[in-house]
Amino acid sequence: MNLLTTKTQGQSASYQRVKEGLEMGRGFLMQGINLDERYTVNDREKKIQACDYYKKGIDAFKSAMKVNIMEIPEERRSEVREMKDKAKSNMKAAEDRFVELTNQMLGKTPSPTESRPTTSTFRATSTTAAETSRPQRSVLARNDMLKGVDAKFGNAILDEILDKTEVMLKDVYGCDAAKQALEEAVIYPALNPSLFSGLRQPVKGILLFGPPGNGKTLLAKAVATESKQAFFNISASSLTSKWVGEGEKTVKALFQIAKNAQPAIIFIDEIDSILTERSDKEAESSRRMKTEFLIQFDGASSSQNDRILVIGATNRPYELDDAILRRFPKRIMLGLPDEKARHAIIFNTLKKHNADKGIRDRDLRYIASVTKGYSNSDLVNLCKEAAMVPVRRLGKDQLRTTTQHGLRPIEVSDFEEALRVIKPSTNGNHLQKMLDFTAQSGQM
Ligand SMILES: Nc1ncnc2c1ncn2[C@@H]1O[C@H](COP(=O)(O)OP(=O)(O)OP(=O)(O)O)[C@@H](O)[C@H]1O
Repeated sequence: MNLLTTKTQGQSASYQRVKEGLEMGRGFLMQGINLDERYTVNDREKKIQACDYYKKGIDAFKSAMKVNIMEIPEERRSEVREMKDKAKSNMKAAEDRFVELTNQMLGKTPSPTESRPTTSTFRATSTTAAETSRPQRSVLARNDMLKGVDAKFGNAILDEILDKTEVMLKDVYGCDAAKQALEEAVIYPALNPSLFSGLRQPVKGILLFGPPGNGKTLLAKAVATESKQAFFNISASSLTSKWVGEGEKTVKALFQIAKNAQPAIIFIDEIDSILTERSDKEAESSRRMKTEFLIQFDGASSSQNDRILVIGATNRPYELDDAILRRFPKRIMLGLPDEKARHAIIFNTLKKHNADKGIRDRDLRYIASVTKGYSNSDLVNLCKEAAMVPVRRLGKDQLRTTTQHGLRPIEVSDFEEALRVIKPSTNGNHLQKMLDFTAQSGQM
């Protein structure tokens, strides 16, 4: 055997050692998270076991990381660098969780329900030159987005989840706190990345919650349009139903595609349906998917080079467990519109459709005053219903011959009729629960 062959064999063995070590670390981390997320709060035994897994994971990562890159075959070096990079984020997540659980057991930290950003979220980092100069990409070739992704899941994601959006922030009425948080997390950093490092590192997880139909989806879309970021729009319930048994691979593919397409926003609607309780009764596959989600999320949020923002939306924030709340340090309620906002949405909806001729400002103020409890989408529906009244009055014969211009304008009496049909969709108890959650863990 000559020297060259010995060196090559040695390098291949080192490559295997790193690969297996990192996989082992990831395996332990998954087992740790699995226990941790299912039994977090009161089961001390399980906490100890979870810590044990985290510790084993950290050790395995560390030992794999020790292998010098020069000991790896040259053609594998960039792959190994990437694996190590990812593992660093996973290791950080394991260390954070290990310390947090240990402190909890020693009684050193407040209850886990009190949300604290993970240290990794706030880790001081400086912006790399590559990041600063990364161009804003709005269109990326499909093949580039699919790099390193299982084609079966990757194609499905690109077909169904990648959303082209044209909604602008000005189309979203009210929601000022949420707009500001999203501007700070996405739009400003894109304008001047160097200002948004260290303590000003943008958050990587934002939770939007509130009664249905108040702009959670609309706002996320608007932010993606204005920041020219790729927008992946997925409903968590489709992850659990549509891709039964394959949710885990889909989640993995989704994050890899977002990474390839970054800067990117992953919008997960109904996030409660994958990330609430993790009971024993749940199918194993669904549990694996959740664990994969947590791992991918941690990987994406602690890497300083990745610009992926996850926006979660839910109507039931109070059902989310601590694990998920920790990952969304900003939690903003999009509540029901107040009188001023109701006035604005009715006015703008009518104006947008050139249907405001018969409605005076006095009428608008009246309608806004009698629609307390209506959501924004209820108000849009109210306008649609009111617009139907003049048509209903026509009778069949006139209906055939009347043109758009021949139709009488919508009047306030049409709204009065519509109000008898369109009622507020938000239930009072539900709203109160959300307000209680906001007082404890969120912001308006
Ligand atoms: N703040 C808003 N400004 C303008 N239009 C709004 C606003 N909120 C809701 N709408 C209207 O209601 C529709 C539904 O809103 P959207 O899908 O954003 O609600 P959501 O909060 O995501 O609801 P869900 O919880 O049901 O997913 C929008 O397409 C839009 O017509």
